[in-house]
Amino acid sequence: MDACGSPLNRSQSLASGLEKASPTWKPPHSRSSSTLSSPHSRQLIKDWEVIDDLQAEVHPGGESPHDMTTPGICEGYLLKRRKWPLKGWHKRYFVLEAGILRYSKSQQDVLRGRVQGSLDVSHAVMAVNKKSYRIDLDAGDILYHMKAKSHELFYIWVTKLQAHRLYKRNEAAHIHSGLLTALCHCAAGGLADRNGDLSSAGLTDLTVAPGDPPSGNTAVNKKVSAWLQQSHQPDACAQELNRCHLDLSELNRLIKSLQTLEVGQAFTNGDLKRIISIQNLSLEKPKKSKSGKIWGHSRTLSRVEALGMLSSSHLSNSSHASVPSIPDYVYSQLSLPTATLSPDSKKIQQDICSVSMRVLASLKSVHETLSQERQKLQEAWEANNTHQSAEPSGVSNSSQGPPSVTDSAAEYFDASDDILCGSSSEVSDESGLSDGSTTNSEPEQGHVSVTRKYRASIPTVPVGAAPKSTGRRTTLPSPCPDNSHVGLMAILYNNIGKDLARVSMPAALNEPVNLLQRLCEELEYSELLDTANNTADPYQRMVYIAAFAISGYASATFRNRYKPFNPVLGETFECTRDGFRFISEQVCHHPPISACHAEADHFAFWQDQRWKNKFWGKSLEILPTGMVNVVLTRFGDHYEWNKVVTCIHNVLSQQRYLEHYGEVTIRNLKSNACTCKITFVKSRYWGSDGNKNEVQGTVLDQSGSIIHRFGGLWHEGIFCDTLPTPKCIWKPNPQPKDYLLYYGFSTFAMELNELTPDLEPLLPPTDTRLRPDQRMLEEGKVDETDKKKDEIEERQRERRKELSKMGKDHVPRFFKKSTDSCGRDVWITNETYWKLRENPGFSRLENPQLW
Ligand SMILES: CC(C)CCC[C@@H](C)[C@H]1CC[C@H]2[C@@H]3CC=C4C[C@@H](O)CC[C@]4(C)[C@H]3CC[C@]12C
Repeated sequence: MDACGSPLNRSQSLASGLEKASPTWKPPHSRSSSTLSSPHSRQLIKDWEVIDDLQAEVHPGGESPHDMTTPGICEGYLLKRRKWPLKGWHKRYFVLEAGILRYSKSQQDVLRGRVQGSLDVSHAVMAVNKKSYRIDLDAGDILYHMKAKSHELFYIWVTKLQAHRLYKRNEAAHIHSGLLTALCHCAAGGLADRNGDLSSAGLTDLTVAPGDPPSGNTAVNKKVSAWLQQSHQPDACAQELNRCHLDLSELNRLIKSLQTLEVGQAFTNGDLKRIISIQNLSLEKPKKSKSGKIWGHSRTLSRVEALGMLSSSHLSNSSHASVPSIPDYVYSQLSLPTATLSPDSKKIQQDICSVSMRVLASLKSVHETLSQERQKLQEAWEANNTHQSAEPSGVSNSSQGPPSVTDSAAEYFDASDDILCGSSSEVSDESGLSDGSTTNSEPEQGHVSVTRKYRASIPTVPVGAAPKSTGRRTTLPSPCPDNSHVGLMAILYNNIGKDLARVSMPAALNEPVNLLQRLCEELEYSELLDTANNTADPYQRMVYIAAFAISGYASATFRNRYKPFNPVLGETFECTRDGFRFISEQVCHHPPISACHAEADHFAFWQDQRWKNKFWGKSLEILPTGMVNVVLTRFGDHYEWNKVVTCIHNVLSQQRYLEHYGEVTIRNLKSNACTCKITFVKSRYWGSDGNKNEVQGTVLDQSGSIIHRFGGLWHEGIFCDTLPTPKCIWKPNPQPKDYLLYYGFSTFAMELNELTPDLEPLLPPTDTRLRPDQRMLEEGKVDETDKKKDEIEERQRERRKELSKMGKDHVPRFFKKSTDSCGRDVWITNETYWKLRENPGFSRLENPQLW
């Protein structure tokens, strides 16, 4: 997997990059400092440098003249890392124009306007490796890994990319100041003037007065204008936008007065240091707290600096460098503490805040209206399309036997035959990352079409009724804390290369379930395994197993703001419900491994969860390495599958969201009659939900022919069209009321940490439900949680020290090490938990005291 370099460590190695700077070329603005590299980072990766050229020409207040000359277009072939096979590269034609990097398969495709992906280079973290001619761009949503063929090409591209990044940045600044100026004029000129401005900009054409005749005479035009006439929403939108306009002028005025008040008081380095320390970024080696813990661990800000985040001149006492030259993402983490402001400024700031909220509310309402209108249009368009198209090919296909391998899933679901997708033979069998392209040799339109069909099918399919009431709690004792103020940058950058599971974070970032409990969440839809066990046909059975494998990812939908607690070594969790009983245990600390086992009448389920992290600057990828296992009682089938990559996009900002991508292969170790491939499609376009969260799968027979196809969205449901009765085979349960106030938990998740009186005496004291810090967080006592968590972690460290003094290894209590059919190390149950629980009962046994 790491053949192509280690992104996490890439950032760490900036300093070493400089030390070994090639005499031939050094990026002009690369941030690197020879004093800052640790021997560790030097060892881990060499040669990667993060380019922070963006700060070079960003001038405070926009006074300095920006060079607004558009840099020349740069185009040509580069190698681009393939999506799934991390190893492979393919040749792609790239065009860099006006700060936007686009790519296509070939130059001809560019001419035909067939673009496969595009990225705004000014928004990306850019890292280069001059030895291997590699250029990585991480824009948070999109990640490109590119490679030039020669040193010359590499040099040209890097130089051009830098020029375009600066250009785009300056352009944005220019537009921004232009907008402000325009707003000033607007405020002076009043509403009438503004309308004049709009019409002179040609915008009046967009509004159709109720009595006006439609501008064109085609049927479509008539429909659209009829629709526009019916719809009063656009008017409301226009009004809302006018309001917004006024508010923006007001904002502009407020900002100006704030600037006047604070003139000459731009941040000094002293301010910056203060802000940084408030945000838990440390400038000096932090002193150890009593418990020995420091948020973000004991690295220094100079590490961040070494990562290209801050230049040393910003921090040196002699320099008066001002904040605006610090890259945006640092700003986003560093907000001016109100304590340093004068009362007048404070008042203005509050006003700014409330006007901003109004603007936000207006824009939200406009957005909502427009989304509704778009939906209406889309429905109208779809209705039109369905009307015109022939019978869905899926229906005819299934009556004529299984579809052929070369049919793409998209074609299958889509009636139109002009949509072409790559054959599934092009789909690699490796999961991995991670660029703007998609899997099946970058299929086009078709994916969106599958999703639409799936969505259209949902209302007619009566599945996914509200979960049966379990008589258990449906909410938590206390709502989740707001954690938007916690500076994540320092924590993440200071823990680069570490497993996220081992990084201790402030309690405000935690959710009151831990990773052992999250493992149990993968069983929320275990009824799919019951159905599989009751399905005689092996291919159909596989469809249900696949649906189960996908359903395990659904809980991630609303869960990107908080991190599960890290279990301590030896911590356990049990859960009995819906006919299964589940146990999990933290079996290893380094690397962290959580093992679990569930058994029911119809199935057994087990896995040990471990993963690697890759941090690319804006996104964090989680690459699980363990396999999931299911055995069905009736048939003795033993299914085994891998997990896909989970990416936390924009991990440092509040725009964070999760995406799963990669390919899952399900094998039945008892028989090779049938296998299943599931692709979690990587979303192609930023902000578009066209193919967001899309999943496609096929069940193949021994000869590789496709027997079943299914598709849908991992957060919304899966539809299988090739079953005797085409149907929705899985749909997530509806979320409980006010779920956003409660960490985005599902009803299932709410119940996990519930401690009922009947259960308490039966649990071993190592059970997560008895863990005091997690309980405190659940009750909303965040500060107390922090203290308790410190204590528990410290106790764990002490136990480890003692063990290693005695030269002993930790021995898990309920799991044992074994090897699977492929010779991989796995942790499986030692079958003692439930026996001991029953007899003599944990209260009569000697148990480890973990807290
Ligand atoms: C910095 C903090 C606040 C960001 C939040 C991090 C959260 C979203 C991260 C931390 C650990 C992550 C989990 C780690 C491991 C897995 C197993 C994988 O097979 C599915 C995703 C899943 C379940 C991850 C989901 C996202 C996750 C919960």
